[in-house]
Amino acid sequence: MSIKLGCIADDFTGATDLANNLVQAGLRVLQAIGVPSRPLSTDVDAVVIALKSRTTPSGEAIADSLAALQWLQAQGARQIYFKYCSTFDSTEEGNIGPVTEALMDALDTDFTIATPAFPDNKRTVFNGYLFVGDVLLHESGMQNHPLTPMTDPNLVRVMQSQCKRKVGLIDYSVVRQGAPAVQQHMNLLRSEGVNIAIVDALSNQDLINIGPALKHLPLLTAGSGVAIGLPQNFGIAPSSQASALPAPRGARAIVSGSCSIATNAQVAAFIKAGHAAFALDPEEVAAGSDVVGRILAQALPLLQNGPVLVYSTAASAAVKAVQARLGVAEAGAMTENAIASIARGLVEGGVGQLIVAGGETSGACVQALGISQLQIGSQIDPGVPWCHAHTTVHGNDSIHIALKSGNFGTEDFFEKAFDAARVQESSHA
Ligand SMILES: Nc1ncnc2c1ncn2[C@@H]1O[C@H](COP(=O)(O)OP(=O)(O)O)[C@@H](O)[C@H]1O
Ligand SMILES: O=C(O)[C@@H](O)C(=O)COP(=O)(O)O
Repeated sequence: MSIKLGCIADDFTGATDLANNLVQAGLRVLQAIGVPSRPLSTDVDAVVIALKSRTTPSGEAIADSLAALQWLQAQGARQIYFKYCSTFDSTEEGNIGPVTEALMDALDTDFTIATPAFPDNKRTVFNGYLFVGDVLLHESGMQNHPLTPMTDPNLVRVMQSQCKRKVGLIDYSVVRQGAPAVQQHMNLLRSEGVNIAIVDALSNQDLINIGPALKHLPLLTAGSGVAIGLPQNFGIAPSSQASALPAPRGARAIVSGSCSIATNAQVAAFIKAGHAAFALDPEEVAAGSDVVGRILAQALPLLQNGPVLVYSTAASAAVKAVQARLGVAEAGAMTENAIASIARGLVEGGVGQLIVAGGETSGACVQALGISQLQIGSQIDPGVPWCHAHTTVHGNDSIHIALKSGNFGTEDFFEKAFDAARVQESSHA
């Protein structure tokens, strides 16, 4: 069994986002949580390995990514895709640059591209500047991200600050001419000693147009958008046929550790609609009180009445105050662990349809639930599909789970997601 595309994603929501785009583009995809311990036993076109390497020390991120690469190569992957965030989330150290360069070394390649463009979610790149909706990255709210504040929208500058190799640009005047011009420009950049090129893209059509120019690159680095231009290179025709998941069952819950503007609005809308909701205060967790036990004791009896939300989601001023008192990494890890324990407790208590909001938060929750693989189902909003997974939770060994990236989804995302699951439930009845 040999795969066409081997993908390494730096977080778990990002991995389902990429898997979703590949499925939409017609590929058969398996999503693994961490590097699988065994060779592949299903016939698929692509494997996406989800790592939790976006904010770890770069040495750790490199080691994890190289282990993923080795496994993907052993499964015959013809091309490697390093997936990072469409808002280019990185710490000062990286990890986008250091991981890209380690993969280039391991693959012995002197050229790759870098583009987070994801037009379906309004992430576009023009003259190397990243826009989120109508504004530049550093005005989009991402400047206040709890772990990866993004203060510079110029991707050539950001990537160069993380890389030893020379970073250049394939700008829109080239991209709009299509694959042959992109190919020619890559050769020009190569001859000028550039090894990594940021690529402009404003629309899905741009990404589809540049696809053929990427065919022979051993390594691609990108958000999930570039995926839509790749199936043609493997002789696969686009088909938006996601595989049918088993019928959803069990109670419904949401856990949210994302503090993005989008998630804040989604949490507020869900509470306003009158659903049960419990706020988790990181400072209470830090003070040693049994916040997890208390919230579970209050939330579990309410599940029979409808979906329940548990959230640490807060506005940026509140997050900064907590971080000032507890430390950035400590506040993050402590909150993630508490939410992950709550997710496990909810699933033990009968939740079979779980939404997790936040990338790092999803990593912690998926690990706490003992999930090792995800089957990708239909898309709820761009970048977020329902998935099905086996868990190690006693009494609830399989669940439906949606990993919502912080900035994705409309304001009514939570209700919309459960409505979509309800439609699936009735179509199985
Ligand atoms: N109230 C809070 N105060 C401080 N940190 C928080 C709070 N709520 C969540 N966090 C942390 O903020 C980070 C949010 O990151 P993540 O889950 O990746 O969300 P997003 O997808 O929006 O980036 C996590 O580490 C989470 O534990
Ligand atoms: O590319 C994206 O924007 C997402 O797939 C992603 O990686 C989001 O990360 P979080 O915002 O941390 O969930």
